[in-house]
Amino acid sequence: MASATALFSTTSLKAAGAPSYASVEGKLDPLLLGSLQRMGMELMTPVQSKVLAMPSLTSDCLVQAKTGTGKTVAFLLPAIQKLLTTTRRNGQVAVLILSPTRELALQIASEAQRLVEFPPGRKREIQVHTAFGGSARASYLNKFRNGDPAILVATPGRLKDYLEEADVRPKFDDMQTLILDEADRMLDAGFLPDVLHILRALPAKRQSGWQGMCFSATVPPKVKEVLSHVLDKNYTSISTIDASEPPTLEKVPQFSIIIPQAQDIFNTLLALVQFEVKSCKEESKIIIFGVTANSVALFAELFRGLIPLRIFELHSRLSQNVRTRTTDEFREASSGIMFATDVIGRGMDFPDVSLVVQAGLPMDADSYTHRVGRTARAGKDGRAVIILTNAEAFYVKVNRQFPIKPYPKSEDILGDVQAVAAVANRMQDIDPDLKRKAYSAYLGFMRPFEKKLQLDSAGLVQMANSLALKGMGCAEVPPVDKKIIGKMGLKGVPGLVYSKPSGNTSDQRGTSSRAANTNSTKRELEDDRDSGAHPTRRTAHQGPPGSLGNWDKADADLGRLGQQPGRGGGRAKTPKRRVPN
Ligand SMILES: Nc1ncnc2c1ncn2[C@@H]1O[C@H](COP(=O)(O)OP(=O)(O)OP(=O)(O)O)[C@@H](O)[C@H]1O
Repeated sequence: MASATALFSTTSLKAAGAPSYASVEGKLDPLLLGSLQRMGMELMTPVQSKVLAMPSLTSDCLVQAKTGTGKTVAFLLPAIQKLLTTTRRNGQVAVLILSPTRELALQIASEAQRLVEFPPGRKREIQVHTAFGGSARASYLNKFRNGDPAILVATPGRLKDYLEEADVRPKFDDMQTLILDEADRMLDAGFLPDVLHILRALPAKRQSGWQGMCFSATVPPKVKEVLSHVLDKNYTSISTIDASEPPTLEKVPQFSIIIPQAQDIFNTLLALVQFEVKSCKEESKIIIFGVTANSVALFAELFRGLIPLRIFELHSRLSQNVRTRTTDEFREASSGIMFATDVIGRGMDFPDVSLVVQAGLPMDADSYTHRVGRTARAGKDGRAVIILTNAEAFYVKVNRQFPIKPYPKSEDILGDVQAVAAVANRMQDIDPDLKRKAYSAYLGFMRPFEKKLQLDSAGLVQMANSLALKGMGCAEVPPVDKKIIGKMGLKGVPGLVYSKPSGNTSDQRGTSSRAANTNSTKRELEDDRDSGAHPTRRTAHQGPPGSLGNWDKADADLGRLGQQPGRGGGRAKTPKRRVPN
């Protein structure tokens, strides 16, 4: 979401020759121009000026522009302009915006709300509604049913669910615009089935002629094969990115730190953050991406005792209320460290993030681009660091399109003995159950990477065991549920410790409460597919059902698999997953 004042410096846009919004007076309703002015948006960013220069504001379009360059306003303006200049029946959805995550849906809705906040009495009110998983379904649906939701911002899982209601479908009969934000994500194998399901429930494009708009910072060639579901064949293609440029923002210096072993991640992260905070002239606002929800929770807990900065934590294992509150608080904070999974990897606009750290492999090259894009937004500066183990260092070599250089102070960071001692000390205070979960999730997460890491299963277990014993300071190898080990395809691999079948482990306590909530958990997982969390569907990202797809899913599925007697046991096929490229 944009902050109350414009974040692009007028001088930098002016210096770049950006046209002013005043220059499109005839094209945009004066009410919209008034809103832009109140939002402090005097000049257009390149993507905004290109979209407003389309042959028609109602043209179907595919738009690619770098992260943090104002795509949200670029797609909202044509959609709201149409709303202001056409008549619509009360209670109908005119603009539908689909977003891969709940947090992003809320952010888009908030930006839309600011654009339609017209002076009182000027025009019929334009209501902005949201529909996303984890929110109180009944009350949101009631509000939607009885309201006049001209703009609806939704995640696919919850919208699909709404559309099952017979009285909800007709509310889309007059739909004018369908927007896919993060379009490549919305049309990838993970989301496409839901998007197609939704499209079948909506009025057919050919008959009703709604406008389709697809926006993203990354548009892999594969996406173009499925665009016809949403766009006319003569759609307008817009890109503000030169094919020869790196896909990340040119102003973000990008570095890598290669650590000898997985267990070195904790002290390296601590030493890096301490060094960066010390050398930063302004306040430090940092996002650190971890590979699984439980590893993110462990990082956050570790840092809570070690760094005099406010610690934030965001992943799909937290309730939606906590997620929303954390998002808002981090947005408002002038400093702090956010530990997160890919739940906030795309689209999220936290002002003034000075540093993005990726602790471990991103899912693919596009994920790297989007994560780095959480910094240096709206013309600001920022830095990015990726920390990989020796075995994972291939990622930098095969992704030469990114200007990643070795971190200049790598040696100091790796040799920081005080950080080693501080981590070892702090780890002793951390709940062993949290470490056990992080260990188990790590195994599941890394399992599909065995080949790339040139490891066999015993080597993988050994690596995870060292992480637990030497990195997390566990007294012994943490036990893992037999079924989960089976599902990971690690049955019989030496080095694993099986948890006892009976007894009162927290896994079993968790299992019974999860079992009681199977449906809501499933819904939660489905709506978190930005992070690959989908319990049942085979996708290019996620591998076969029961395999451990990616970051958050590793945790989510490990929890889920524990509650399904009869599904585990046998040696699973080696999970397939898209290897980071
Ligand atoms: N014309 C403008 N003038 C000033 N600030 C702007 C302008 N347009 C957008 N912004 C601000 O720039 C920031 C980034 O915009 P936005 O979140 O839309 O970027 P994005 O391109 O969608 O990024 P991502 O690819 O990460 O989703 C926001 O805070 C937004 O309010």
